[in-house]
Amino acid sequence: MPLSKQRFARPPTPPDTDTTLRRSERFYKRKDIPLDLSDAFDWLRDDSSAVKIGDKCYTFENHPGLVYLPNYLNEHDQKRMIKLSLRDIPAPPNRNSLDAHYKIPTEGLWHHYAANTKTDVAVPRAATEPPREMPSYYAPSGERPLINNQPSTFEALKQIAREHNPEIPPSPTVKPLNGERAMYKLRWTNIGHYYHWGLKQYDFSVRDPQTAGPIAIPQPVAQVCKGAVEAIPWQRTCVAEAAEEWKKGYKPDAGIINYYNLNDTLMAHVDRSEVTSSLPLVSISLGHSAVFLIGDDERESISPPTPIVLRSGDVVVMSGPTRRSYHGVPRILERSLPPHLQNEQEDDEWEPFARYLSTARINVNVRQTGLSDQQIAELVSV
Ligand SMILES: O=C(O)CCC(=O)C(=O)O
Ligand SMILES: [Fe+2]
Repeated sequence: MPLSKQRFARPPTPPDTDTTLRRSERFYKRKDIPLDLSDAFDWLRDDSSAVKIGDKCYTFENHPGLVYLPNYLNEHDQKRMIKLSLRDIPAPPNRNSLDAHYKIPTEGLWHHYAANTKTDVAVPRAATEPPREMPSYYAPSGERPLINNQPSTFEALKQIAREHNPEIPPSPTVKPLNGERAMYKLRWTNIGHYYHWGLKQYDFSVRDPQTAGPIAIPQPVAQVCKGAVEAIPWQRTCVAEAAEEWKKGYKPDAGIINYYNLNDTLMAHVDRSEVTSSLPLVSISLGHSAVFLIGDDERESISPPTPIVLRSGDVVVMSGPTRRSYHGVPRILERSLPPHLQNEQEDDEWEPFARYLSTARINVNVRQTGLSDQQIAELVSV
């Protein structure tokens, strides 16, 4: 999972060497000069810096296992996925970024956002819960190390599943939020197996309260990801041999929905918490466009990273060696919301979604932990 988004990072970013990746991140973040996208890969403008392996399907020579499917989701499916991401999925058993600090009404937040409720609906937990100590696995305040978290192992996950691993204590300073403020403060919703941000590991002690079993990925999300993996002409990629195995056993079981406001960025990181280091990660872009930046497996690498313009409906698949590549989102593109996601009359439910999207991008980021059904059963029963 990524490091925290920049707006959450209260302490300053530690001094970093001036790597090609950092330089490129800074370039796309700059708001004091007009944005220059001439070096970014944009399939609508020029496809010469990528390898076209199918209709709307590209690979990149420097990133073995990276597959880009522009405009994979049609307008109807984008809207369906947006409704799921905002209205349906941010509710139990899926945890979200506000849950640790706020009590959220059982009907969720969307309903209040859509109805423009002016009363406070997310109330600070600290007001009603006894104070708790900060668990040692959270970095002391004032420090934000550049974490190179270790790849996960089954044994480590077993140990975590046996323990009760408290979340960060509720903040004593947060203020109550109405529906609108709460939705704009929402940074992520967890889907599938629970990812513990303090431990930077999946925590199987957190189960679906209804089934007491593992938390499942919402079915429509799993289906879209499966469809994308099956749509790729893997035999034309340089990971063709390994892909034969992935295709057979592809079963996404974990992930995160990221919500970005126009000024948000996501710092370059590697998603290392999955036991597997090569199974496909499927990433769906919705709403405003963004610059996605991908390098290789070293933060200090001297080779220049590849910037790609991602639009609503685009899918990026990271697999094979690229699964361990640094990547991030240094820029959301202003004024890039496509007309079909703006307010329209045919769908009378759409108005609040258009309102939300007018300043937002959503990313549905879906992984496979690489654990067998038997291993998962063992983890949820310890
Ligand atoms: O927003 C994106 O396109 C990428 C998100 C990401 O890298 C992550 O969630 O790990
Ligand atoms: Fe990531």
